[in-house]
Amino acid sequence: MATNIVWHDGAIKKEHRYTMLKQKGATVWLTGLSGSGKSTVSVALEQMMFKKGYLVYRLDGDNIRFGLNSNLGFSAADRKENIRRISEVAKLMGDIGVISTSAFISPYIADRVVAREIHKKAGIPFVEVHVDVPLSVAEQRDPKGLYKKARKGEIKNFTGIDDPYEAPIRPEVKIDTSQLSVNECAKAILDYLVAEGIIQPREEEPVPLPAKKPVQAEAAEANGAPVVNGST
Ligand SMILES: Nc1ncnc2c1ncn2[C@@H]1O[C@H](COP(=O)(O)OS(=O)(=O)O)[C@@H](OP(=O)(O)O)[C@H]1O
Ligand SMILES: Nc1ncnc2c1ncn2[C@@H]1O[C@H](COP(=O)(O)OP(=O)(O)O)[C@@H](O)[C@H]1O
Repeated sequence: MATNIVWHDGAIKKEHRYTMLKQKGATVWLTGLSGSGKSTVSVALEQMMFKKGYLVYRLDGDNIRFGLNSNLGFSAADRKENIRRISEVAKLMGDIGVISTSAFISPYIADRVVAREIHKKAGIPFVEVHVDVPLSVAEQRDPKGLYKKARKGEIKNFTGIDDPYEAPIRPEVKIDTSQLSVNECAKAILDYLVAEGIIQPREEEPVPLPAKKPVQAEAAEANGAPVVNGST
């Protein structure tokens, strides 16, 4: 625990940055089982919003565990610390004026309550999205072959198999990815953000998207990571 520390205020407030960026910061928090579709929907939402000119940034479980949280595993205590750190990062991004999409299993209600509280204190909107599918669907998809390994006992404490997933009770948005297409899921979140006044509606598409493959390769290279499931 750090002691004898005092907050040092600056002259530039988040309102100044929001005016400069012509948008307010917010966090879209996607929670759900492995294979539920968090990353896929998050990628689609980021693309949808970026094309409309919003400054949006994706935080993703696997990716963050290559860097910032590479010292954390999957015990309850490590997952709690994982979510706390990500919440602080998302809060800082929101303070800058960025809309972040966080795709983490975040299996414990208590940890998500902490994430919400961190945002509330900072005055950053927090939108919890339950990316919902039956375990059987997620397991059948098994995009990384992890369920198969977990069933064979090669991965311990795997969420949904031998570790809990506590579903949100009152999420702001709930999407069933076994019923809706990827784009319908992303659109449902975007519509909620607009309907609640969290973001201002934008029709224009001013920012051309760069070529897909080189950008992903560059990002992976920069983070020392292989590209997994990068099709969008
Ligand atoms: N034991 C265990 N349980 C769950 N998931 C596991 C595990 N071991 C590795 N993985 C891989 O890690 C990804 C989940 O990381 P998260 O940071 O989102 O997890 S958590 O929020 O801290 O619970 C998860 O990614 P997703 O499949 O995208 O959810 C897996 O690729
Ligand atoms: N409507 C949908 N939304 C999201 N993913 C879907 C949908 N329908 C099928 N899928 C597939 O389900 C898998 C979800 O994997 P992923 O996005 O990595 O999940 P998670 O990040 O929750 O582990 C992908 O293979 C994706 O193509």
